[in-house]
Amino acid sequence: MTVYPPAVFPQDDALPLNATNPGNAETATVTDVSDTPEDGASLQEIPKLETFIPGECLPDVIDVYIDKDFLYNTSSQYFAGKQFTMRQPIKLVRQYPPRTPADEGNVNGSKPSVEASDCDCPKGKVLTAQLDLRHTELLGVGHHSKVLLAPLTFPSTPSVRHAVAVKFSLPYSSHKMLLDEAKIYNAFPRDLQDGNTPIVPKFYGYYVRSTEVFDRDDGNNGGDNDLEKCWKSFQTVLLNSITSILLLEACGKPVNTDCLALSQRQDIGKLLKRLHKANFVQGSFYERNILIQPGPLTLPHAERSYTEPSYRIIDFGRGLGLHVNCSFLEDIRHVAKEERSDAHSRLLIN
Ligand SMILES: Nc1ncnc2c1ncn2[C@@H]1O[C@H](COP(=O)(O)OP(=O)(O)OP(=O)(O)O)[C@@H](O)[C@H]1O
Repeated sequence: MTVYPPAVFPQDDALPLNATNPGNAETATVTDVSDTPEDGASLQEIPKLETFIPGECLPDVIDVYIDKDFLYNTSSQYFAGKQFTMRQPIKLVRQYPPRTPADEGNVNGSKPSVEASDCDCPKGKVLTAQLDLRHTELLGVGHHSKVLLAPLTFPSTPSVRHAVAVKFSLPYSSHKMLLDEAKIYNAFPRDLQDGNTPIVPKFYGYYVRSTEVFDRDDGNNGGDNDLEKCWKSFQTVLLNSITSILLLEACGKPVNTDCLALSQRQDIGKLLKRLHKANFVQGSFYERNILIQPGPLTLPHAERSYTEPSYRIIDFGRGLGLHVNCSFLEDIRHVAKEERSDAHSRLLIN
């Protein structure tokens, strides 16, 4: 039987939540960031999360830890040598997959990607995980978003920590594309994310900040000191940068198709065909949206290599999915055919 990372959960936070009301977020205990568990492991030592996790076992709430350097490293010059940290984590609530049937009704008819499963996680409990954005590695930057590798700690005993890809909208860019992408990921059936030859990264949820949390005072009154006042307003900028996040499996780096053999390009073509067969269209099928990592995924990490790589198609912000944002099969098929023909000329396959 599959073993999911959140093996045991705390029993003390059994409150139902919904996407627009985080319930206990307002009364959350103030946590000094320096109190969060640290075992000194570097990000490279933390295993990447590769397990498929059914929707009902994903965290309901994520406490996000950031510090002054999160947005721009230049900020550290101004606050250099000062211990300015966010005194409370930013609480995000899961919107996709929906947590309750009521939430499900609010999500434009898109179906959750998973159904009731055989996992052991307790039903009716609020599962809170921690995402540490103070220790990250940049995976990539797109036109609308930034993607970081960061440790996600699941609430188990002992706690289980894995690295995941965290995608969030760049400041001042539209957040709608991230939401649209979340709806597509939410509708992907398990076999597109899992198995020996998955097509897309595994989806670990889309989390949003509620108005209450957004407006919440962090308990730091700013003081009289100019630097503290400045820090206080900078915190607002930091808070504004984390209004929603998409958590995904980290799946390698973008391919350079010039370096791929014909058979490898054909393998990518086959993935696209399978995606289309499942009635999804990627919508911007460029090299930067095809990831490669050592494979095959059936082998332990140490035995994987680029001789038999694994590919994934990413970035569904412009994607289409039947019954997600497109009601007609013929429309999907038509766009898919065009995408395949474009892709084939780009990948030089036929
Ligand atoms: N799951 C992932 N694993 C590893 N790296 C990723 C992952 N998702 C995204 N990236 C990296 O981040 C980059 C930007 O991601 P993505 O293409 O999703 O952003 P975007 O802003 O939607 O892109 P676009 O410019 O096409 O609108 C990718 O090219 C890739 O390098």
